[in-house]
Amino acid sequence: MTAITLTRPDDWHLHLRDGEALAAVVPATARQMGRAIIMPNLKPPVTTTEQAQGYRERILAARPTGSTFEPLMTLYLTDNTPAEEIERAVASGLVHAVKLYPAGATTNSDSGVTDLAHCDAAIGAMARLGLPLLVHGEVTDAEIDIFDREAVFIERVMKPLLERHPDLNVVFEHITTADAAEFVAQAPANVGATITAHHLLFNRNHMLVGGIRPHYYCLPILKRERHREALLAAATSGSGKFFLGTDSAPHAQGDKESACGCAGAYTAPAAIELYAAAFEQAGALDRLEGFASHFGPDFYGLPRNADTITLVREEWTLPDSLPYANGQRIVPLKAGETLMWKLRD
Ligand SMILES: NC(=O)N[C@@H](CC(=O)O)C(=O)O
Ligand SMILES: [Zn+2]
Ligand SMILES: [Zn+2]
Repeated sequence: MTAITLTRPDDWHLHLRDGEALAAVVPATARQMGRAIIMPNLKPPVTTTEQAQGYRERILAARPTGSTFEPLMTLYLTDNTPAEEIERAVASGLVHAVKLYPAGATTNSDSGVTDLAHCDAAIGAMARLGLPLLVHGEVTDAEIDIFDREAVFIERVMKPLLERHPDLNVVFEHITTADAAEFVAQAPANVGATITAHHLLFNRNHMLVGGIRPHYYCLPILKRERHREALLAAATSGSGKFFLGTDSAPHAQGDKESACGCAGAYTAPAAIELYAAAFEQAGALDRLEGFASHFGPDFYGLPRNADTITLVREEWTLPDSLPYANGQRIVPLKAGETLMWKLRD
């Protein structure tokens, strides 16, 4: 095969930041994706519909001329989110989901939820109004090993949440374990999951063997090979529960290559090409379109994109770094390495 044409994909989990960083990263996603679910973990977080509207305007202003890329906004759930805020969000038509960060779980999650019991009214409103809850599924207890935090979250948080709110639409974000893939596969139709390209392509050896590679450090952290294989099987299974969410999470080069490096992999510049590499590895390129372009909008109740993109079999090398905010550089995942599929401009 030398070319593949697909319905234009969407990214159901994306970090765009704000200010100069926003301007630096929006074009990379806008050239590939029709829409993206925009994560609300700014400093301070996007907790109200009014803030989401303002952020959306800034994203639209950062698009390249002529781009029709559409940001789908989210709110950051806190212990104090009132049910009325959920009603405002749905009424706005611009907010498509609410994001649950357990407090302290990941980058900019200090205002996250300390106990879901505090959020019962807001979550009840979401279940009633059909607004999905997007979940960063890791416990934060100091005694739980970082490699076990997702599996423990399923038992301690995810199962009780769905028992209490069985009709809630839930996306288990950026799943990284066989446990999560199996949980989602067996859950009812209102539970889906996003999977990143890097968790389909890499295991923890890529990050840790022969030297520590900070650009592979993200949360949830890369796991063992058997988990990567389970994620690849889920993504290529043809099940509508699993769909594309890059979790592209830009951080300046100096904040990654540091004694205490930030979590997040910047994959937006080659997102669809990285997914194509993973699907090709599994002999499942024919399943890429469902995962990348159909199942996400179907889950969110939105129309599939009307236009297409074409990937061509052509070697190209990712740049070593790209311009970022305040004169800094940003290093994309697989910087300086060769990819076999290329998005045709
Ligand atoms: N994935 C990451 O490692 N980092 C994300 C936060 C997140 O998605 O958990 C970020 O905002 O940098
Ligand atoms: Zn997350
Ligand atoms: Zn994320």
